[in-house]
Amino acid sequence: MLNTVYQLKRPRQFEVAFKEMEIDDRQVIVRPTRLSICHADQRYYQGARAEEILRQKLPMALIHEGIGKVIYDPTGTFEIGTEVVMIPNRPVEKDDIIAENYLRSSKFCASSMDGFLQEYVQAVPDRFVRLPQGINPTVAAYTELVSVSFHAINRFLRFSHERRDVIGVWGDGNLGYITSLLLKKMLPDSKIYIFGVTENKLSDFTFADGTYCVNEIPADMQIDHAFECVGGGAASKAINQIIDCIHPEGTISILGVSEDPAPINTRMVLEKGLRIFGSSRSGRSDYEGLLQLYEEHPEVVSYLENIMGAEVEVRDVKDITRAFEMDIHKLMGKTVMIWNE
Ligand SMILES: NC(=O)C1=CN([C@@H]2O[C@H](COP(=O)(O)OP(=O)(O)OC[C@H]3O[C@@H](n4cnc5c(N)ncnc54)[C@H](OP(=O)(O)O)[C@@H]3O)[C@@H](O)[C@H]2O)C=CC1
Ligand SMILES: O=C(CO)[C@H](O)[C@H](O)COP(=O)(O)O
Ligand SMILES: [Zn+2]
Repeated sequence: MLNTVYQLKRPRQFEVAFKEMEIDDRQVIVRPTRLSICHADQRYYQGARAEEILRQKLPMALIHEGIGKVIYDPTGTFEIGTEVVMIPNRPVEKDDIIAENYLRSSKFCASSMDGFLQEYVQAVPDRFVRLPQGINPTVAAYTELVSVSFHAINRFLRFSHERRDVIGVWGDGNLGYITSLLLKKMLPDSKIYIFGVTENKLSDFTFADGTYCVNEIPADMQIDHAFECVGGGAASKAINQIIDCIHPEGTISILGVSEDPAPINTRMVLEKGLRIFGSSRSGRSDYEGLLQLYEEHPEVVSYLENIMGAEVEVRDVKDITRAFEMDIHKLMGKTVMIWNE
């Protein structure tokens, strides 16, 4: 069967490729319906990655956040028409210690293989998770991003000491919003403070116990632990500010992606005995845990509706380009492409 794949050929230029998709009795085929744009996609689209990386990876279909409908399942796992979230991580081995998203052998859609911008997505059944009935499909489209926060928070619970009275989240963008919202839900007794740069964005964090502009942090601010959700060139400033505000023996969870090494105040990391850990991507168990949280706390999905941005009907390369350009110029929120519906 012939599949239409919408690949980024070079920065700001998509092209259509037709690829043979071999149908077998092991793999499910899903028709993607809503696709959400991630910062990582924008780095490829805008050519913000190193030239050598772009040369290695392109042409490649972008998008690793999305949902779709099952159209073929020889394994009998799903009924035809079932709405599923697609898992972009593609492990090829299992390990008792190392999670699927950290195995160096795993592939990842829209990073080391084609992403979801295709007419059909094919994978073994455990790369799809059934969505709860009636869930807002646009919010469901960015489940992958939310699963990254869920994953990082669960690791934080393993790595951090138990005094979690005040947790700071640096970053007033989408990942900061999602991480602080899940922290509030998963650790209801902790105070969650958000540290950002734009008053307008900070005012959206209505569930938080406090919001602060990073240029006006009170001199006596002290936090037990922190999450960095900034990335890019500002990550270093954010991490160093965290190091200044955090109590000794606190834990810092790094989530932001930076192209260049971020210098940090290691002297103070040592003096305060801090633990710093990074998290990237997520695995099937994170999706399952998160969807269960959605069912138990439907208000989480309602809060996630606050970061719905533009919804763009997409049929061809021109529409895809328009969606990516709109996403660049947004103030906040997730841009979702309505695809193939
Ligand atoms: N680890 C993982 O698996 C994942 C990592 N990411 C990464 O996380 C990062 C954030 O993603 P996302 O939320 O979507 O991006 P956003 O751009 O929406 O969020 C970053 C926010 O941080 C703000 N900011 C800038 N400087 C500072 C500062 N010094 N202190 C606090 N906040 C600051 C930005 O403001 P302004 O826009 O005004 O500069 C922006 O609002 C990206 O690097 C992304 O690639 C995303 C998904 C998964
Ligand atoms: O967004 C992400 C996960 O949701 C990660 O940032 C992304 O996987 C990083 O990939 P790449 O190395 O291709 O930038
Ligand atoms: Zn992403």
